[in-house]
Amino acid sequence: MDLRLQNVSHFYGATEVMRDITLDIPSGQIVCIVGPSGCGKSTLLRMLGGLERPSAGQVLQLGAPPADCLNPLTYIFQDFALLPWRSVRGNVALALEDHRLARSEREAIIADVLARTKLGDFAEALPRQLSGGMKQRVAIARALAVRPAVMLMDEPLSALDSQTRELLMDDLVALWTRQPFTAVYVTHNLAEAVRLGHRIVVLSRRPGQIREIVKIDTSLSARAHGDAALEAHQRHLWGLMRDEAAAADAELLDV
Ligand SMILES: Nc1ncnc2c1ncn2[C@@H]1O[C@H](COP(=O)(O)OP(=O)(O)OP(=O)(O)O)[C@@H](O)[C@H]1O
Repeated sequence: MDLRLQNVSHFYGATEVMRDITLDIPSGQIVCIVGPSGCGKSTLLRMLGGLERPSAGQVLQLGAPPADCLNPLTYIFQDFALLPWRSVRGNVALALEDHRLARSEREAIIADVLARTKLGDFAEALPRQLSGGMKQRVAIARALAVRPAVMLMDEPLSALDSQTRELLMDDLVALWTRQPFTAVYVTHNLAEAVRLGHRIVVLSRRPGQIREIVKIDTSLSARAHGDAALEAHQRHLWGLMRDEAAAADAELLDV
């Protein structure tokens, strides 16, 4: 299943936050969205997830989700959103509770996603016993459990320290390489975007418009930290964003 935004514009009251965005999210790719603060990245994600309706234009789901998909669109948030009184297994199981599954099938899904996120040995741990990186891996496991057509990821690594971020990027690359998934990945961090994005959509400051879509053909598994070609992409992205980010920053200070 692909997603498409077609000529989407959006207002909050009199404030125009997004203007005429047309964008395809092809199945099996990670599409990163970058842009200055307040340009509408999270709003765009909410529209793709059906949580918000655009003032104009359409959000389309093209094709059917995979046959075994339990929930076509699922979110991963910056703050993990785990239930503190439930174990790792319990948090993952939560995503499956609304679905009619045989106990054995449910257990097989939980075992599979815990193994894929390297959490098999921590199934009975509580969130407070886990590091930030492990908590986010639980959130990723919970998202994968419903076999989504598209994962909507809103700055999933930005609450983590830089070393943990590096490790989780490696984990996401390994997950995708083993079994490609489709994701829209909002981030402020251009290093994350060039490491994880098959395409990187650069938005202008508010009202957010598409300035450029940067395509990176190098396979995810061949991209390494400090790679010269990736750094060149990153410099290009920063060149596109620098003035807009400065202007957006000044605008916030004026409020
Ligand atoms: N529910 C809402 N009601 C009114 N204004 C809103 C609402 N949600 C967001 N906004 C405003 O819309 C604009 C876009 O917000 P959004 O959170 O989508 O931007 P963003 O690019 O994700 O920002 P950031 O990078 O700071 O997270 C901002 O100016 C924000 O203040």
